[in-house]
Amino acid sequence: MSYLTYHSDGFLMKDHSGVYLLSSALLGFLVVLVWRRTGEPTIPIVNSYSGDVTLKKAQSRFMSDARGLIKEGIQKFNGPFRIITNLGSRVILPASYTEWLKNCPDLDHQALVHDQYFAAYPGMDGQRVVTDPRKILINVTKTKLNNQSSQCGLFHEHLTEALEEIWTDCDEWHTVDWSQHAVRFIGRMSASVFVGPELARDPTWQELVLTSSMNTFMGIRSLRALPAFLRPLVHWFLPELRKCRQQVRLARAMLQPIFDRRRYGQSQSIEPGKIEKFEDTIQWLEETAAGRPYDAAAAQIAFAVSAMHTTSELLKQSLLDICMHPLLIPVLRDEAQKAIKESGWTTAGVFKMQQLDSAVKETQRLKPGLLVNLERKALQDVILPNGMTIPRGTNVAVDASIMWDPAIYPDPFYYDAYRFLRLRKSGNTAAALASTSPEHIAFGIGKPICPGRFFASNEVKIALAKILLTYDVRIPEGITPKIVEMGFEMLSDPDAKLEVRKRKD
Ligand code: HEM
Repeated sequence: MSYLTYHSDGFLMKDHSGVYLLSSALLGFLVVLVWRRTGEPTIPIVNSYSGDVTLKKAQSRFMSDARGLIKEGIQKFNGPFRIITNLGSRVILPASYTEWLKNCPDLDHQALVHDQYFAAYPGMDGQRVVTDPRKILINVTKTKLNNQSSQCGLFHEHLTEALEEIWTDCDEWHTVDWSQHAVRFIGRMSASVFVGPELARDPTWQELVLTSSMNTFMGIRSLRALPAFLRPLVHWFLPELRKCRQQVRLARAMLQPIFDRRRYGQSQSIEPGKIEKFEDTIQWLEETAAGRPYDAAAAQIAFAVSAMHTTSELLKQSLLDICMHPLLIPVLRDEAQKAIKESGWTTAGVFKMQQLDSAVKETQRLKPGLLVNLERKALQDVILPNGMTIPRGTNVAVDASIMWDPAIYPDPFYYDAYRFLRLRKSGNTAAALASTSPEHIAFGIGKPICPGRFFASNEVKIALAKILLTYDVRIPEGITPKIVEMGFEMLSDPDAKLEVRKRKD
């Protein structure tokens, strides 16, 4: 808009002030809009570098030194700050916000998983099931999986078979690929409950379970490496995503005959009471869905992805820590032997292994899966406890370094396998492995707290007790396993080897 006006110097000129006024207002509006969308001006960035227009430097520092960035952010800003990651910017909240976050209804875990783990993409069907608002899989995990009495017996039976196959009866010291084998042991034990003994023993299914979680994580990493605008097209051509789509098809093909057999068996039963009952997630998903449509194959991929990487990482690192403190081994053996003698390979038996519980929790404290946890997405604009606002759509996470805070854990970087046992004996109810607290958030906290934590704890404890009772185990001389950090991820040594020999009875 412009209009003619008579200027004081006598010339008739065009007056553009309205245009300027309107443009400024529009610009201001856009600035506010962008600010509201990203929260950028209000929350400081720790890895912002002048001239780093493409954010390459910021992302490279994030990938190589996220721990250093978090430390720097805490020291510099003494409150929330942002880190530019390879997937946009992430607001890091101080640990003192944990209780507040737990009770904030507008910060959601599932929305974050849906976006950051690409649940909408074909091949990522497992993530779609985990983030399904009907929560069929989550309810199965909470109500059925955690109440299964035969679980520990099944874990033990399948691990025994896997150990015989993979580590054999050889009573001479020999080197094993611990990094690979821990994943296989967890895959086999988990499958015994997820899909029942028949499929758990099937080598094709075992391979599918192992590769599906690996391919999914590789697929997520390769999608993250792409600029957002390319993802909707390029995902079709990424080899990792192609593998993910293939594995969903394979899972479907392998589960179908089982469904057919079970349904046929039920339709043939004349007496309803005589219907064969199966104690696995195939059955429980069917019961919990109660006629609602759901994707049974994707649900199995979801179980594998949720359980495999996280649990095998915990098993891997726990045994490495135990081997690095060999005086612990006879103590843990004695405890396990006594517990099994009294209660067998049952939940009660595993509960009695409290020294082992403490050792595993200490490993998890020193090496949780991530340097930050409690990842949430803001469903609305949210006012933080310090008065700052984060706009709708912002992704947040809580700094996990409270787990290494000397005020809470004296000598925090020292592996003290007795630490949580002492706390437990002093009446601290959060000191058990499957418990969480604002000071130990490896299994999360609040509504989305990991529903598989009891399952994972039993599994890891049984694996460690069985291995220690059956084998002598040591780290090859001259080798110190290293923890690898990549972005927020903390991974146990991917090349970890062990030397083992079957113990004489
Ligand atoms: C050591 C092993 C495991 C670790 C460290 C772990 C850790 C976590 C964490 C940190 C969360 C998010 C919690 C939050 O943000 O507050 C989570 C959620 C979840 N976990 Fe686990 N997990 C493990 C094993 C398992 C297993 C074995 C299963 C399944 C049997 C499982 C199923 C799930 C599911 C379904 C969710 C999503 C819950 C929701 O969105 O409400 N996890 N886990």
